[in-house]
Amino acid sequence: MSTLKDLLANINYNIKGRSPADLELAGLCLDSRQAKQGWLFAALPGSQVDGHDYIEQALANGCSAVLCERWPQKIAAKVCYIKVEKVADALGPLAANFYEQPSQQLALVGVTGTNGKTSTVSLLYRLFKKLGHKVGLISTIENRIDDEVLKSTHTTPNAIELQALLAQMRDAACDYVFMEVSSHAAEQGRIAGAHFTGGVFSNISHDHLDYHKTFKNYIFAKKRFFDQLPSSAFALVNADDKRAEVMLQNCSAKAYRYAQKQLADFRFRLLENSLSGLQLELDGQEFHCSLVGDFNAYNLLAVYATAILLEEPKTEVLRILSSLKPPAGRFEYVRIPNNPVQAIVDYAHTPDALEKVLQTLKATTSTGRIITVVGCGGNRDNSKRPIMAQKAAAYSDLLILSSDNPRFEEPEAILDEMWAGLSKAQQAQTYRQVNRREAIRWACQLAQAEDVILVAGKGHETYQEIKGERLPFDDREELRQALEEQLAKFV
Ligand SMILES: CC(=O)N[C@H]1[C@@H](OP(=O)(O)OP(=O)(O)OC[C@H]2O[C@@H](n3ccc(=O)[nH]c3=O)[C@H](O)[C@@H]2O)O[C@H](CO)[C@@H](O)[C@@H]1O[C@H](C)C(=O)N[C@@H](C)C(=O)N[C@H](CCC(=O)O)C(=O)O
Ligand SMILES: Nc1ncnc2c1ncn2[C@@H]1O[C@H](COP(=O)(O)OP(=O)(O)OP(=O)(O)O)[C@@H](O)[C@H]1O
Ligand SMILES: N[C@H](CCC[C@H](N)C(=O)O)C(=O)O
Ligand SMILES: [Mg+2]
Repeated sequence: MSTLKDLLANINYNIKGRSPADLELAGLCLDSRQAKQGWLFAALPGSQVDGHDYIEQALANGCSAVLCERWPQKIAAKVCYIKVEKVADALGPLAANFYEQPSQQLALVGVTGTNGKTSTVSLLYRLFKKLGHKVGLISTIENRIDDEVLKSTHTTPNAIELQALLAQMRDAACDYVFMEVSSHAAEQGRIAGAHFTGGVFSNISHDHLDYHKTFKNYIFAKKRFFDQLPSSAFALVNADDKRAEVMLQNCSAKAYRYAQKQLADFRFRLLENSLSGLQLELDGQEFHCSLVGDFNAYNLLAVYATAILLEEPKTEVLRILSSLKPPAGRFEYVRIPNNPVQAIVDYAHTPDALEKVLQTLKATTSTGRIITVVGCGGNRDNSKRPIMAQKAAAYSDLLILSSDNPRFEEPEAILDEMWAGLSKAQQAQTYRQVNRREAIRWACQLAQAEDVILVAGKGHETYQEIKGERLPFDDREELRQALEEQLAKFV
């Protein structure tokens, strides 16, 4: 087994306390409450508190090493203190060493972008499974070690959990791992130390300004992922997004572009976009699948291009791709027998996603009305709230503003901020109902036979987070029940 000194091989550090040369770690943690005998505690300065304030607690729980950015006042002789410039940058490489470089032993592909990450990695996972590989998946909805499903708490796990998960995937003989790289993860060094075979950029639009403060910072957080790709990797970017070239500016990986609107290495042409699916010319081949919306054509093209760059056979890739379904809560239809109303649950929680989904509905719904139920999450970017309401009003015939996950905010106050994005005329035609169950019920009561209901923002989520509590709540279940209650209308 490696000593702590071995694990620090590629890291710049200073030492106090006991020597790392004869110290073998039993585990790693960044939460003092999870610390155990013989573990290393990484003291991360966070957004709420500073991990340095919890060093004593970690030691009381038996830790024998501490990774920190400044020396604690008390140095215990039996503990090894390692001081580095930034714990967030050192922790990933240390964790990768601890787990014996799992990402060097499989092909890891990361997908970043404001929207489309889960869709893309889920499609890649299913495609590569059907191509006969053992595959790992790291995503917002779930993590998978081939067929084994594990709960996901974040879109991208922290550096320790990520390396531990990759090690499990390596041990299960996975050849490929497809993972989402959130901007928070890139910024917080959660992916430091991971060796990528490829990186994909889907798009960037308004989100997370509560955390990144400016759009420029948000762009640079995503760019950090491309800056750290090795020269052996590929970097595949959506050239129709005007920030694609920024991603490539300091990237040493081999660049490839995909696009609809301009010349690129991989292209699609939209032949037909209807509520029953997409008809495309994909890389010169006629192609059909049941995924809806031109945004999904971009996701499919990114998946196809990734598979080709990983040297999978083109005909087989297209054949399998055309049979794939979207992941849970992404343009998911909810239908019940004898109720002709079309209802769709979608995870659109950004202005761009909401606009794209509604544009698709507008383009594919000829006779009926579009009825939208949408809210915005609490304790998240509040500058997107008026814009999301504006987009929803612009494309909907009937709009009901409701709660998403209010978290610790007042639901009515969130609605006020959304409301402010509407013109007086739009306000006069918009309903407000903070109770999401009631809002969905209203939508179903209002719907006539040809109408389409969109319930946006929560997608696959099976809870609603209110004042720190996660209460069971599933848009799809709520819709089913409310559509059921309305059956009498159609007999
Ligand atoms: C804003 C953000 O990303 N926060 C993440 C961050 O927390 P933080 O900086 O606030 O941590 P903190 O509470 O200040 O604590 C600092 C350090 O002290 C430690 N601590 C704290 C208390 C204690 O008793 N003992 C102790 O050791 C903590 O473990 C932590 O290491 O580091 C924590 C540990 O890794 C994460 O759990 C936490 O995610 C929070 C829960 C979160 O909600 N994050 C979301 C916004 C997020 O990351 N989302 C992206 C997806 C976004 C998207 O693409 O849509 C994701 O990748 O999931
Ligand atoms: N390529 C795309 N461009 C724009 N919007 C998209 C795209 N793909 C999906 N969407 C929209 O964004 C929503 C979220 O999609 P998805 O879950 O794939 O994104 P994500 O990037 O994983 O989101 P998160 O940051 O929450 O993890 C979808 O429900 C759909 O409305
Ligand atoms: N990854 C996103 C998900 C948002 C989903 C939406 N339902 C909300 O709760 O705001 C976030 O944490 O900001
Ligand atoms: Mg996701």
